[in-house]
Amino acid sequence: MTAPLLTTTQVNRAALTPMMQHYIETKDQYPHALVLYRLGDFYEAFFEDAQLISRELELVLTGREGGKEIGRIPMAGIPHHALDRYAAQLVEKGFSIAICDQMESAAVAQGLVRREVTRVITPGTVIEEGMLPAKRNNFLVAVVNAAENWGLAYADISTGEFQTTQLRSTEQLVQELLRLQPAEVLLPMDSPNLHGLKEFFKAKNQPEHHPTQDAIAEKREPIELPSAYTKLPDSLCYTQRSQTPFSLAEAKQRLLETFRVRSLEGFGCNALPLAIRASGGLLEYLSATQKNLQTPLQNLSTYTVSDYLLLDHQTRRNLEITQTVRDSTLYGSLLWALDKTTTAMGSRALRRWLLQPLKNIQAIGDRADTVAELSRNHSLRKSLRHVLNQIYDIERLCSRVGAGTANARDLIALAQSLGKLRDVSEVVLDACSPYLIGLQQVPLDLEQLGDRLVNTLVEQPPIYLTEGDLIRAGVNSQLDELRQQAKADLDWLANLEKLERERTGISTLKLGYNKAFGYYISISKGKSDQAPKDYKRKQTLTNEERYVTPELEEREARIAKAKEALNLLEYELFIELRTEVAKHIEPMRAIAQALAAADALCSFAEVAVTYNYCRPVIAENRSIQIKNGRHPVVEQSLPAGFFVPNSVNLGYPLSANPEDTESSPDSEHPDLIVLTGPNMSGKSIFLRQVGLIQLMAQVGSFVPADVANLGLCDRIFTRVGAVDDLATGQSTFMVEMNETANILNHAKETSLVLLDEIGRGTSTFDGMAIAWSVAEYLATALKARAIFATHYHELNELASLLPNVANFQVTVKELEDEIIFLHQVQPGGADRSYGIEVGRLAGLPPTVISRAKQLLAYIDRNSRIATGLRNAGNPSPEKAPAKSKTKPDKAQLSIFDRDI
Ligand SMILES: Nc1ncnc2c1ncn2[C@@H]1O[C@H](COP(=O)(O)OP(=O)(O)OP(=O)(O)O)[C@@H](O)[C@H]1O
Repeated sequence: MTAPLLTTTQVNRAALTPMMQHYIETKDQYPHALVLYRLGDFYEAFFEDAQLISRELELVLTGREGGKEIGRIPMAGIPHHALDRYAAQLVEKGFSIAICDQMESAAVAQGLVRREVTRVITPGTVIEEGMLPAKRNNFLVAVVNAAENWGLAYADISTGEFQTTQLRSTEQLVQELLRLQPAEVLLPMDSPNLHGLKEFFKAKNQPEHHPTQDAIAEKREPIELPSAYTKLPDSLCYTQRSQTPFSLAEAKQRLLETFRVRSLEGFGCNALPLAIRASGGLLEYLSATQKNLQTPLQNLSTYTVSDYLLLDHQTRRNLEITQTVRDSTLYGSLLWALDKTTTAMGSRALRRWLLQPLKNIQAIGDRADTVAELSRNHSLRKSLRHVLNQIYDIERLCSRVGAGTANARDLIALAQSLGKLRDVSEVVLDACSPYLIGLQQVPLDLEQLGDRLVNTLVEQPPIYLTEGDLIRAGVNSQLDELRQQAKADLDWLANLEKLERERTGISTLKLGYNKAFGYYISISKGKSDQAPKDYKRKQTLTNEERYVTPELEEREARIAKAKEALNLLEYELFIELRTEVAKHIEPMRAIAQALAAADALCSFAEVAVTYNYCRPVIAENRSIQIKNGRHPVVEQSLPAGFFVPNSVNLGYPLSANPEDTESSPDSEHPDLIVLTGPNMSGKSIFLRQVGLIQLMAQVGSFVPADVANLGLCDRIFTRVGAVDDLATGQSTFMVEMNETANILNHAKETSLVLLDEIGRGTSTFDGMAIAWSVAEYLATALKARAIFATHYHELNELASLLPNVANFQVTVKELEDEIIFLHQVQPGGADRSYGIEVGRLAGLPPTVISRAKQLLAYIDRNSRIATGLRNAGNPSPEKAPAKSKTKPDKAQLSIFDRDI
């Protein structure tokens, strides 16, 4: 049996070597992070961190002598040049890494080499290009809790965005977290056990697949989590922070100091203590992790969730806004269908917009006006997209400049992008829509900055900053002089081979170079006796002799010295330049945001033109009138012309006066549509397309329809299918009921509710009873605009009982032994589901199909419900008796009261 591996908590610290003691002290300061400790050319991890990285990164676990009494301690390391690659993998897995660098050269160090943590890379604080997804934000969130209320602040340090809000319930907080999908969430919590929080969430979240570093250490007592924290989504990555920086006094002070302001009034959060506390706590975390790499954030801004169209997590998922439900891919989502942006900044903006549609008619109008102009004016759109395509990610380049990690290639990319601003302004010169007017002026200082970068840096600089070849000739006289001096020696060197061949008469003589010996003159063994006297033998190989001459040595030393001086000077000039660029971060970010918005709107226009969308008319009413609407994603995935458009007319206008017949409900403008139709006919697609059209309109996009008159919506709710929620251990039916309860408890007249089957997960009668009463409640008590797709055809009866309910069906053509899906939504209720037919198409064995048909015929003849329905008839709007203009009694109606 192998002995258990040593951990930092078990080891007798006093017996450790001084270096290992320092390692453990460092580890104490960063208990949440993996400490990577620079040793020569490697970053090493020891003890439990070594075991963890060896397993996570598939590295060899070795050992190192830890002290006489200690013996070998576990060690695993990564080569220093591969740090970024390995760090990216660890951060992707949710780990934080403290990089402990050597602060002096081992050659000059007296005693132990001085080492310090120079940076803590955490999932929410990455700025390295290779570690960030280009087309989505990387948010760091901090939250604070007081009773039911929460403060939330979020920042993307790779773009500078910094926002805060206050939320009134844990449910609101959860929804906001799920919208942001942060890379890391900070929770203030004073607890002696620093590992409890991660253990808690990771234990909830597939413990066997995500072993934590804590799980490797010996078992610790679990901590008592504040009950509010236990309701947070366990799919996110949480980091526990001390409560002190989240206190109001500290947080406020930090905000005032960071932004150099006297009051927080300008940020809109002066009266929001929880928002201030969350924001201050977030800033403290940045300074603790970023050390001197801190990049300035934009000024804090405060927002309110109710200012936007609310989409809960379920709805974002069901409408497949950023990824599909089936396999969580971008392909097949709304974002996929609409994202034709040409810049990463535009792509990020479009994604943010889709996840946070607007509720302000003016703001929606500004976007739609711009889409209208870009759709109308093809050459404007084409030219703008062409020039945007040549612009790099200014937002992220700015952050790297601010953090001091930008290299010369980054500055060249920035310069090229700034150089394109003039082209952008020329393209939009005659434009008149809001988002384009803003691009007509190029800030002069940015133009000059771009010119300066182009004139200072060489066109294709290397990645590394210390190897020279960064700065153009003519930029700095000292640099030119040094280069001139070095040039004379280099020219001499270039000529040397020729000269020595002439001098010695050895035509095969060569000048060579290797890292260990530097320059040498090589002569083959056979000719080595002809070597002149001043040749000093340096190395003997099997077939050749290598020599140097005193002059070669002297010139070489001079070249090396000049190169060192040149590299240093170039480095200094570069840093000076980068510092200068950093002073312009604010206006560069502002222009980057304007470009991102223009790009996103160009994308909407491009799709609108390609797929013939219309501009929706948005008003403060409850109407949803869509003529020939299409599903934006399904339409794109089918061959042109294959998608069958459908219309809808929902929501009669509300009036303060109930006697007002003008505003009485009628089947032309129902609040609730009961949608029936065979399996596979297109009910779900129709339902989603209505939701997507409403959402797209409130984002400012055009919509896939011939005409769309849409009232502003405050929330869209959806309930679509269901799968067992393994994470929370809830059954399919429980999930379905939870979601339905949420809708019934929150929907209002101005909401849009889309229900795709309710009550399927239980017995037919229970399910039907629930479906009926839910539909009835929606139509009578909530009067929300709703579409209810169902296979319970019995629900068609509701339309004959309630004036604001109408029946629609998706039609099929029935041939002898086959049905043809027409995908047309028409008034009336279906009375068959053709489920057996779909089963046949899916390949159920013929025996099963014919037996099912036999049973269906039997049930149809003998079931009480079926018989009752036949007796009662199956009213459709056309057949239904004229509806009473008075509103129905609010008391619950029951299908069981009817004669069935
Ligand atoms: N309007 C349409 N035009 C063309 N094809 C359509 C249309 N609507 C739906 N379809 C096609 O029909 C398929 C089935 O549609 P959908 O999933 O909406 O059916 P459904 O009625 O909800 O079925 P079920 O009751 O079995 O859930 C879709 O995948 C799509 O390919």
